[in-house]
Order: sequence, then C-alpha cells, then structure tokens
Amino acid sequence: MDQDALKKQVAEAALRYVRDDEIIGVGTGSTANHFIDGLATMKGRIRGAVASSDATAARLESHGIKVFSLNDVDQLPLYVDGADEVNKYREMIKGGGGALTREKIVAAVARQFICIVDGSKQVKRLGAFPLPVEVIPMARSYVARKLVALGGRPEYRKDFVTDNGNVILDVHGLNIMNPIQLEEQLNNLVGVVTNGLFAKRPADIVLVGDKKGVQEY
Ligand SMILES: O=C[C@H](O)[C@H](O)[C@H](O)COP(=O)(O)O
Repeated sequence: MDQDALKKQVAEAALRYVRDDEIIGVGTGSTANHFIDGLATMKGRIRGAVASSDATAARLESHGIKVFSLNDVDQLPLYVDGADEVNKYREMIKGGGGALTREKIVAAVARQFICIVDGSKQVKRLGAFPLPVEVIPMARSYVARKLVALGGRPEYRKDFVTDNGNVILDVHGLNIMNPIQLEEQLNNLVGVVTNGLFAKRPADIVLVGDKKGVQEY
C-alpha cells in the first residue's frame, strides 16, 4: 500500500465515529480530504460540517455538504484532522498546509478530536518536521529574531498567505523537550497568531494507518 492508500484507509476508519444528525468539524490536508470524500457517502445522515480552512469548505461544498460558520454552532461533538507529526501523548505538530490557526480554533471547540495519520507521522519526539508559526506580516522579522534566540532556524514560507491574511515561519532545529511549555512560550511572542504545536489540547484518539491495518491509541 502506498502512503496515499494508507491515508485513505485511516480516514475511512474515522467515519465510524460520525454520529447521525451532528455537525462535524473537519480538518485540512490530504488525509482530511479523504475523510471529506468518505463523509460525502453518508452526507444524508449528518447536519453538515464546520471547516478549518477555505480549501476544506470548498471541498465539502463540492460534495453538497452544508458548511456552517463556527460562530453559528454552539457545540461540536467531533473534529477529525490529520497531522504532520504525532507522539505517544497524542501531541502533534500541524500546519504543514498552513491551516494551523483555524484548525486550533475548531479543535478547541470540539468535544472529541480524532487525529488520522499514516504511520510515517508517528515520532518519539516532536520537531523533526519544521514547526509552522503563523505571524502578522509586519512582525515577521521581529518574531524571526526571537525564534533564533530560542535556538530555532526560522524560514519564511515564500509565496504563501494564510486564510487569515498572515505569513508562516517554518522553524527548523527546535529541540522540543516540553511541547506544552514551548507552545505557550511561542504564543506569547507579540505578533504570533499561533503555532503548530497542539499539546495543550492534544488529540483524544489517534488512528494510525499502516500495512497491518488501523491502530488506535
Ligand atoms: O495545515 C495543515 C494541516 O495541519 C494538516 O493536517 C497537516 O499538514 C497534515 O496534512 P496531510 O494530511 O496532507 O499530511
């Protein structure tokens, strides 16, 4: 099975957590896209979805799934999304596709967060994947200097603007010993909107697709 087939397999496994008449929070990226395509096969059973990016909203709508604004929804029982890295504590790095801020907002509202990944995303320690940090454009150089002072090597993601009109710094070389502490520390830098560490609010369930099938923890 190639990597895309593993993503599809794990995305389809998440469909069994979808309950009738609910509004589902939906993540962003190639794994989440498989989940959206699966959700389309049962769209008559759900009320609709809240999207974590414009791209996800467009894909949901292309399948005829109603997209709700998060502000019009008072509770979200389930959020399903991929990740760039996940550890055994279900902490993640996300934002490889630049959707980290909206993803973090939807995840904060959701009662249950299910992370769907293929086996290549499992790590002992977070940080081999460069950590995305969403920054207000005028603060880019200031925040980059602060990230260097923290031991990172920030790289400006060129020709990319987030759905919120901001820029991304991808930070290489961070030694992430304490993900919760670093998540808070980076979010306290003036000009940072948020960063791609999902440790204060980890996933509740991780589904991992590999050659043996789908494992859950
Ligand atoms: O911004 C993008 C998201 O955090 C994605 O969930 C993450 O990058 C994983 O994407 P993919 O499923 O395409 O590997």
